[in-house]
Amino acid sequence: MQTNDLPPLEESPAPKTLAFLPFVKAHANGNDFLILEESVAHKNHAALARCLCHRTQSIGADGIEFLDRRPNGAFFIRLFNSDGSEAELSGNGTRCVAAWLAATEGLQRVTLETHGGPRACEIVESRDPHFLIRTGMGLPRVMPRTIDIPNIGPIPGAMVNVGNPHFVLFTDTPDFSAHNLPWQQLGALIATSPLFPHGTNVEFVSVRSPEEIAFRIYERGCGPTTSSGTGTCASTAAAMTLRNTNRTLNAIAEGGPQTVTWPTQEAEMHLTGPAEIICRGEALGVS
Ligand SMILES: N[C@@H](CCC[C@H](N)C(=O)O)C(=O)O
Repeated sequence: MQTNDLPPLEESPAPKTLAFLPFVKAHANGNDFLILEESVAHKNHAALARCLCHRTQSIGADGIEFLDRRPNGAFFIRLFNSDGSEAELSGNGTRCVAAWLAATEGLQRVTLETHGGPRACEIVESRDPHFLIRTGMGLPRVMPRTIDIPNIGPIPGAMVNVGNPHFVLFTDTPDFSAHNLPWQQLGALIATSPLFPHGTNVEFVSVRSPEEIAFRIYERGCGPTTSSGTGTCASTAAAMTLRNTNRTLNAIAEGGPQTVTWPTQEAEMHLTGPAEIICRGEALGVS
């Protein structure tokens, strides 16, 4: 074929412009989040979460908190999991945003509105970029329930709502396996079971003493994580209600401990845990 036999070049698509998306990265006991201003999202929240949370092809995180600064001075945060699904809220992600507002705007107390309700955060200790934060986590609802998972059988536990949904089951095994399955495998089956049309987070809880639980977390929209704020609240609420533990509990996940107080079923639960700002930067996007 001679060169002049080549087919005409296709018209090249309109040139795309590179967009620089400012982000902050923070974590709470290894449960990591990107914080983006709502104004950069342009209704692409889900796609941004899937893209920027990718662990090898992008920055990597368990989710993105989009921070919407409302004209009346209020803050609303929307949480998107790494798979692009939107959740009502994250306990750890909320603390990460509070830490960022403390670091940059000196806010010692801030209420962050979420789809799971308002969460009031108070800075308890501050060694920037490390913060210890106490958050009002609302009123947990614990409903004992035995679920049936095909090929496994009945699994006793509790559905716990702390603004978002959890299924908590108790196990005494040293590796948190249950019903002869590794917790990661059983967690995936329960999290995606049709019994939970909106999906569920799953916690595997071992009661160590009246003052302490240890647990593992399989997160909806994300998979195993080293920590979860709402998972800590759900696990302790189930342990207090169904295992009669103390109403102040040390809850130890893979990434470290958090403390929960829940004086009575009618009182608000409070969660105290760390948050650390890791870095800020600009992600490259194409628009
Ligand atoms: N890690 C979070 C929970 C994030 C939301 C969860 N995956 C869901 O879909 O409900 C936490 O710290 O609470």
